[in-house]
Amino acid sequence: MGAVLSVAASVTILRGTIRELIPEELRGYLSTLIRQYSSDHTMVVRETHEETTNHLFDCITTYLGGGPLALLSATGPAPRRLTAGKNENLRNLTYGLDRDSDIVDSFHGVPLRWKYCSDYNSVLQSEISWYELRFHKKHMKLVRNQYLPHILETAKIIKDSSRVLKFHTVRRERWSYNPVKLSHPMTFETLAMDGDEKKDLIRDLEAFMNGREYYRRIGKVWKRGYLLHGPPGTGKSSLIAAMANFLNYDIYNLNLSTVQSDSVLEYLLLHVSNRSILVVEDIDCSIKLQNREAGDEPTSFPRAQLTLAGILNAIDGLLSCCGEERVIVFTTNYKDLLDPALLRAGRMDKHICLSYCRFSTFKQLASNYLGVSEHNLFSDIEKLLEQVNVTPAEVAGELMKSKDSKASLEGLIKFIEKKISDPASPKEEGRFDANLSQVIDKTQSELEGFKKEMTDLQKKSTATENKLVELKAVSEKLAKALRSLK
Ligand SMILES: Nc1ncnc2c1ncn2[C@@H]1O[C@H](COP(=O)(O)OP(=O)(O)OP(=O)(O)O)[C@@H](O)[C@H]1O
Repeated sequence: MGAVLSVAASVTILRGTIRELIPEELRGYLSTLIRQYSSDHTMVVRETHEETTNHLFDCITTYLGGGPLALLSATGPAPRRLTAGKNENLRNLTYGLDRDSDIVDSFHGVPLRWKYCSDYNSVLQSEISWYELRFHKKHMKLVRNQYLPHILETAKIIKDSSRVLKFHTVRRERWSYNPVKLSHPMTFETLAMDGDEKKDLIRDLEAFMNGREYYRRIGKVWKRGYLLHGPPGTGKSSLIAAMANFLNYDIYNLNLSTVQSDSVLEYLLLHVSNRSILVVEDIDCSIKLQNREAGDEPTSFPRAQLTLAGILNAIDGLLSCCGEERVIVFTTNYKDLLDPALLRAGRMDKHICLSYCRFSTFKQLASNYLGVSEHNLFSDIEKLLEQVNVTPAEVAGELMKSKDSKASLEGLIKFIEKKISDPASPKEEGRFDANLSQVIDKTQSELEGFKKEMTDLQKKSTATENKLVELKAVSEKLAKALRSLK
C-alpha cells in the first residue's frame, strides 16, 4: 500500500515538474503533434459557453451522475475518484467525477471516455472546469448527431424523475420564496374513481405529457385545463395530488380570494414555472366576478378589480401563452353556479365529476385500506350505498378505524344505516335536491349581498340627484345674472 502511495505521489510531482519545466507554447505544440498522429479525437465541453452557463456541461454532469456513475454501467474500470452528494431538491444521491478522474461510457457499442478536469484561473481568480470526451475519429458523426442529443434528453429525464415536487402558495401577492415539499402519497393506484374515467384521464395526461410535437404542429399552446366538480369529500384534492405525482409537476395553489386585482393575477401567472399544475380551488366561491355576458357593470366591491375577463385571459388569452407544458385545474362544489363563460367548450378541456361513493368506488377503497377484494358483507354495503349519499372521504374515515376487515366493514354498515335513518342526510333519490338546496342557500346569501349593494347604490344615486338639483339652481342663478348684465 505504501509503495502504491509513493508511486502515485511521484507521478503527481513529475506531472507538476513537467508543467514547470516545459514552457506552455512547447506543451501546446507537443500535444498538437501527438494529436496529429493519434486516431483519437478530443471534444472539450467547458463550464461556460459564450460567456453564459453551458447547458451541455450541466447535462453531462447530470447524465454521468445519474447514468454510468450511479448505475455503475460504465464499460471500463470504475473511476479512481468519485464525488457523492445529496441535494435537498433531489430525491436520490448524486455522483460525479472528481478532478482528473475518468470513466468510459458505451453508446451503440462505441467506447467514449469522459474526463473531468479543473484548474485555477488566475485571471478570473476562480476554479474553472471542463469535460474532455475522447473517442475514435471515425465516430465523430455518431457523437455529434446522436450521442450528445442523447445526453441532453437523458439528463432531462433524470432531472425530472429525481426532482422533489414543490407546493407553491401565495404570500403577499407573490409566490412564496420557500415552497413546501409536496409529499402527498396519493397516486392513481390509490385514488378510488370509476375505472373507465380513471383510465381515460391517465390516457389524456399521457397524451398531454408527450404532446410537445403535436401541440407545435397544430399551433396550439401546450397547456390543458381541467374542471373538477363534485361535493366536498369526493376526492378533488386527492385527484390533483395524484395528477401531480403522475406528471411529476409542481403544484401552484392559487386562492383567488387573496388576489386583489387583474394585475396581481397577471404577475402570479407569469411566474408559474413550466411543467406545473396551477390549481384554482373553489372557483365558485373564491370571488364574486362581474358577469361579462350579462353586461354587468364593475361592482364597487373591494375585490371587483379582479374580473372575469382577467381570469379568462389567464385560461386562454395571451397571458396563458407565456410558458408551456402547464396544466390548469379549477375545482368547484357547485358547477351550476359557475359563469357560463368559464364553462364554454374549449375553455376547460375536460370536465371531471367526482361524486358520492358508489359500490365500485367502495371496492377500490376497501382494497386500498383493508386489502380485501371480496367479503360476505360487501352485498349489504352495495344495497346500503344505493339508498344514501356517502362521500369517499366518509367511507375512507370508517375503513381506517380498524385494521380488522370484519370490524371495519361492520362499522361502515352502522355508519351508513345511521345516515339513512337521519332525516337530514341526503338520500340517493334526494341527491339532486341536496345539491339544489346547497345551491339555493348560496344564491340566497349572494342575493343578500346584492341587496346591500343596491341599497348603497340607491343612497349614492339620491345624493347625486340632490347634487344635480343644487347645480341646476346655481346654473339658473348664473343665467339670470348673465341676462341682467346684458
Ligand atoms: N376518490 C377517493 N379516493 C381515495 N381517497 C379519497 C377519495 N375521495 C376522498 N378520499 C379520502 O378523503 C380525504 C378527503 O378528500 P379530498 O380532500 O380529496 O376531497 P375534496 O373533494 O377535495 O374535498 P373538498 O371539496 O372539501 O376540498 C382524502 O384525504 C382521502 O383520504
